[in-house]
Amino acid sequence: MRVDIVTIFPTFFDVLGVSLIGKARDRGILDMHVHDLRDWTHDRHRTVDDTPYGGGAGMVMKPEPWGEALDDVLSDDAVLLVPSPAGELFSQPMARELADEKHLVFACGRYEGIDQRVVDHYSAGGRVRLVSLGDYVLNGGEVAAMAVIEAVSRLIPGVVGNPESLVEESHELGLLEYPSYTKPAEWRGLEVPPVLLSGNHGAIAAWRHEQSLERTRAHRPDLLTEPDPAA
Ligand SMILES: Nc1cc(-c2ccc3ccn(Cc4ccc(CN5CCCCC5)cc4)c3c2)n[nH]1
Repeated sequence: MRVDIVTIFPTFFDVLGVSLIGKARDRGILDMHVHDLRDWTHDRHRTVDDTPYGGGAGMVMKPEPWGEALDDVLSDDAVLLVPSPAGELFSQPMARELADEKHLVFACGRYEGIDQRVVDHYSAGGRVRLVSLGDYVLNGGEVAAMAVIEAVSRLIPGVVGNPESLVEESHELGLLEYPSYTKPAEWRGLEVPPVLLSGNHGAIAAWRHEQSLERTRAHRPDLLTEPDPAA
């Protein structure tokens, strides 16, 4: 998979060279490129923003630099991902969909966002998805892009050491994950649940499923309600 990121803070993504993603990159599983949006400006101040039509606080990112940058970076195979508070909520199913793509391009906005005509222009020609991390406002798209890149790339064969660990994850089965333990068997007076030391794999699986249900009921009851077919 190829991943391109366009941002006014390209050094923000230096960390990607460190983690698992860095290893996948070195092994040629992931081909990642970061671009500075200002490379597509032509004025002395490398301007990327201006005041909003209709008034309002802050600045909006100009369409011209984005158009020139995305024309250079997009390919026919690409999905253009635009982090936005107004986007569809990112989820594990969406991560699985994106992991099958050949080319992801992230347009990371700043200020109060990107001129809407950029999304409109590219929506006409290809696949564009606005993606939200959740119902809170970040200062820009970079953190969201980083989260999406990590969630997607770890699903690509060869990126994560043990592919089995991808199966029993939170949200992979629609429930929150069960609690995990390792040595020592007793720590600060706290013991490991005896069933986990029993060697009875059936009982362990049943206990883990019950723990997942309990946690989901407590922290994410929304995951347990069936979607209303009439909705
Ligand atoms: N899940 C999630 C993703 C983001 C995200 C993603 C991308 C960008 C680019 C810029 N920002 C900052 C920002 C966006 C919006 C506002 C409010 N809005 C402005 C226009 C008029 C109406 C009100 C304020 C600041 C971003 C924020 N935040 N949270």
